[in-house]
Amino acid sequence: QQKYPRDKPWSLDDFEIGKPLGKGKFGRVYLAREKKSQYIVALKVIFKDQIEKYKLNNQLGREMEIQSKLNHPNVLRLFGWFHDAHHIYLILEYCHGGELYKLLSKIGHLSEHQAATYIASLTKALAYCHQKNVIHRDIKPENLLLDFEGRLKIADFGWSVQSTSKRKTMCGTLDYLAPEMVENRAHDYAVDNWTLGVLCYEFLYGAPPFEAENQIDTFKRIVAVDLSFPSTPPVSVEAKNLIRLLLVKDSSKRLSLQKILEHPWIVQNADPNGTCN
Ligand SMILES: COCCOc1ccc2cc1OCC(=O)N(C)CCCNCc1c[nH]c3ncnc(c13)N2
Repeated sequence: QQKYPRDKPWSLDDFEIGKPLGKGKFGRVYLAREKKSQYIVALKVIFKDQIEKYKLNNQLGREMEIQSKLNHPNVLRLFGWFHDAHHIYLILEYCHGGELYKLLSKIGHLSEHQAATYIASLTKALAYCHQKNVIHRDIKPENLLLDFEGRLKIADFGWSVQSTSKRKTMCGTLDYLAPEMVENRAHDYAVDNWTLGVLCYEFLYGAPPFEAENQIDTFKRIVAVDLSFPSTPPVSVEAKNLIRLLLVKDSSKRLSLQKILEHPWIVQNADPNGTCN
């Protein structure tokens, strides 16, 4: 029985590779099994030339440093990594439930119980990350995974930063970005609070609040906080109230993570153990 953490570096020979789980911007994720322990993991294979081409070496290195130190039930665990001539391999916790975004597109929109449970899980994960000086900045449905019990896990910290000061680099798709990011102004932790509002809206209505034909119109809707609630599907007043308290242009006025967990809609609808089965 090998001791943990391991002294010998990992290599591809330690794993049997299974079915592909999906394709990301810089690599693919596969189901894999560690041969000695028979432990099932997800193995993300990243192409070195892709990383070098976009000059993301230190970005990826920073992200792996960050993610390997995070240990929270709603943050995907990074167990280790290794590389060969052309690839970097990340050894990750496996989520049998796959991407939340696929569930969302399959069923259209989530119930208030599911939405509140996932928003509460995300809030707890972000509170944990923020206390570790990590801003995620790129939370979107395809980076949210579900494990075997339906528990939410945040996966890709591709754009996360270890931050104590205000950040100014652009990243992510526009739909989920706060006004201060799309206006390329200084931003801080509160960008993740804005994104929680966007996700809460998308979980309940099946589409993000500022969706538009093109990026320019999305940009305009975000900076104007052009928010409206369709009449269907029916959504509770409390849920709309929470969304309104998060989609606030002035980042200092957005509801804090602690206050989100105390909001009546979360208290009345979220499943305490985060599985909502
Ligand atoms: C720099 O990279 C940092 C780590 O990023 C990831 C780690 C694990 C991931 C996904 C990650 O980034 C996003 C990404 O690659 N896709 C959107 C494509 C694949 C979608 N996953 C599908 C999936 C299904 N069951 C899973 N169990 C564990 N991890 C998974 C998946 N994916």
